[in-house]
Amino acid sequence: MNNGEARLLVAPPDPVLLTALLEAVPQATACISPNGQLHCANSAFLRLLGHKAPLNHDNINTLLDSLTAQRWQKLVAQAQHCGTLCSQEQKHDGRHFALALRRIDQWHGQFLSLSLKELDNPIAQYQIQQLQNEILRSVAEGNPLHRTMDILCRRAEALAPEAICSVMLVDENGLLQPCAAPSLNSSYYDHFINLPIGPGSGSSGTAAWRKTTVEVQDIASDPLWDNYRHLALPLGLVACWACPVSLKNGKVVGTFSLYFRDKRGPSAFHRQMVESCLNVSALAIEHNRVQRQLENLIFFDPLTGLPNRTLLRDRIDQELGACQRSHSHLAAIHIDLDNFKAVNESLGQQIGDQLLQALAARMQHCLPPRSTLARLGGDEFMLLVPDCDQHQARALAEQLQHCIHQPVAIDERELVICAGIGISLAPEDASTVDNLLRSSESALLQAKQQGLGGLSFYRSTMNQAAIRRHHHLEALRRALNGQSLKVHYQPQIDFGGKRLAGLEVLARCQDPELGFIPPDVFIPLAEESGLIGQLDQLVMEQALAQLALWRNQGFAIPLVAVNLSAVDFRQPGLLERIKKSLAAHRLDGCSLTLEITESLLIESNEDILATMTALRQLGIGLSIDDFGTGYSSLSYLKRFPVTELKMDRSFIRDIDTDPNDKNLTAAVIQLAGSFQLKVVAEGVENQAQCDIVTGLGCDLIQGYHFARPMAAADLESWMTGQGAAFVSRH
Ligand SMILES: Nc1nc2c(ncn2[C@@H]2O[C@@H]3COP(=O)(O)O[C@H]4[C@@H](O)[C@H](n5cnc6c(=O)[nH]c(N)nc65)O[C@@H]4COP(=O)(O)O[C@H]3[C@H]2O)c(=O)[nH]1
Repeated sequence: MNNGEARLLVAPPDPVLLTALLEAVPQATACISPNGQLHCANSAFLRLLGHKAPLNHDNINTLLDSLTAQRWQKLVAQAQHCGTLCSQEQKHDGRHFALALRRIDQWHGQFLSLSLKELDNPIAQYQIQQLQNEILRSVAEGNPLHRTMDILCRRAEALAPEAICSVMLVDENGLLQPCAAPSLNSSYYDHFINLPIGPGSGSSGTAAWRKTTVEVQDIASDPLWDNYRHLALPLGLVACWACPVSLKNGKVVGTFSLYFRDKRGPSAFHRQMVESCLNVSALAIEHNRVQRQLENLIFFDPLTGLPNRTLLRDRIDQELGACQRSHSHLAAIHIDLDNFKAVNESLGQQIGDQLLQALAARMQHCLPPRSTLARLGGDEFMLLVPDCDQHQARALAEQLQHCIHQPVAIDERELVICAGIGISLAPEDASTVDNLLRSSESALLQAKQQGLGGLSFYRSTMNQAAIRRHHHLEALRRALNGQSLKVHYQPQIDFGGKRLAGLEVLARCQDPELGFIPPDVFIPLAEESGLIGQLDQLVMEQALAQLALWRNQGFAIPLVAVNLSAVDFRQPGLLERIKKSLAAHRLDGCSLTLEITESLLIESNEDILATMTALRQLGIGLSIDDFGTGYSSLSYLKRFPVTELKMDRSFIRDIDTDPNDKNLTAAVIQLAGSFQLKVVAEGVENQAQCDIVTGLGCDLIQGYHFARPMAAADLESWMTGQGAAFVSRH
């Protein structure tokens, strides 16, 4: 800032210039110092206070004679603080003034602007202000919109007893929705429900449509009332003045109307009052809309429009209390679509979403009164039915299963799906929200075990295994969503070459509540519950990232061998996912072996063959895990491009004592040789077993004899310590 500019800002304004500027303002306005001394004023200001000559340097207390110095200081302090301030003041001659004080930030705050307006009817002004305050209070207290608007109409009618007030809302589709009209007959008002706004829709509909005030002084003759005068006239409604309620962006969201019992238009007072009513109505309607949007977000599922888990919990809580008081039963019917995941994966999520929407809409037609159908997430729903015993709950569940099972037509396709249902009843099975949800889920798990379309009740005597299984499933979900799913690595040693051949990657689940859960427990559970894909992907991601890191640190680790469930192998998109994961860590296909089970190859499925061939083309190894335990037909070895067999550890365990196991292992090693497959002996725990398998020509060994599965940090210590002889570094 240069000196000239600085002077301009700090120099007090020239009163002559400023007075000339103030003359352009129609309202009585003055420029005044914080201690009340007048700097300059326009002629409207002088006229209002009955002065002819300029009033420079007079004090405001002299002009507005009843204004004490103390009150003036208070007004100034508030205006300084808030920027503006409005109040009502009175002169000794009895005249009332609306006073508006505005802070001027220039000139170091030496001045404030002061506007005055004489009030015709200060009592009415005061009452209008009271009305506004009451509506604002009602909004702040969170009253429903119709209640707030009811208060508004009643207060406005008290101020103008000759008028009958009404508020209509305009919905998103441009339809009128009556909101409040405490003095109008409801049978009259109901005729306007869902009436499209437009010309000929009475005063309100026309005002909303034209976005401007519509004044009908004689309903009997005005064409706007052609369709409705037969309703209005018998009630003595003769004239109607309707004003649109608009938001700041110009959108009309309602109307505020005054009806009169004689032919007339609004008075100046009516106009003043309605202006205030429109402002507070707009505020209340906007507030209500935002509130509803928020509630929708918090309590409803956006896809189906059904209540979500949060709202359901609230309803369960209420209904549990009610069922306790009335000694009745509350049924929680937990619904889970069978094989919905397959629809999503084979036809795409969009079709899956449409199917969920269609089924949600369909189920809503089967609901008993007072019940709540909620979407819990994914393909899970819950129907909560008060006053429902076991027999009624079963009948209802079967009806739901039937309705879900009917074909759904989507995009010229007919989809048929069924649902498993678990039912629990309060108070016998549960007395709290959590327990009711938990028990119905346990029942659902049981139903799922029955196969497609199963139905089961929860019983507190439900066997312990099912409950444990349920807890394990919860733990598995926690692990997949949190950080507690870890991987361990077990070295595979090339005994002949005295080097590390690879690392088998094994998932570990250490749950904060249940402690360590063995893979033999959580892997089958993950397969049954459809979580295995997510689990295998997580494990593979962690393993590839770790392999890339170790290689960067100079450890020569040829590959990681990751277990891939047969369920996962059949999912579309597997190849792409693996390619993406490898690319993300800049690894080639030879860095990865997939361990699969024999069961997959017995299916003789062309898709599986195609996927395996494509995986091999990327250089990815395919190893048959637990070899020898499953199927006697080995013809698949010719058909499928596998690269390795892993002798199951049950053969190795007794190999030094049981000649059958030794012979079988020898035969497998020979067979593998004829197919040019590698063989890994798994579960080698001691020197004797190691000697025998290597003596039979199997060079790849995995087992506690060399190393147990270890966390990444422990494996690093192993690679630089005990296992250093097998791991070269560069
Ligand atoms: N007694 C004995 N056991 C040994 C010895 N050496 C290795 N083992 C154990 O043998 C199992 C080898 O894994 P698997 O046959 O693929 O069998 C695995 C695999 O089928 C499955 N699994 C583990 N992690 C995953 C995973 O990330 N995805 C999938 N789909 N399955 C997994 O769980 C099974 C069990 O895994 P773990 O309990 O970790 O058990 C591992 C390992 O700890 C030994 O010398 N003696």
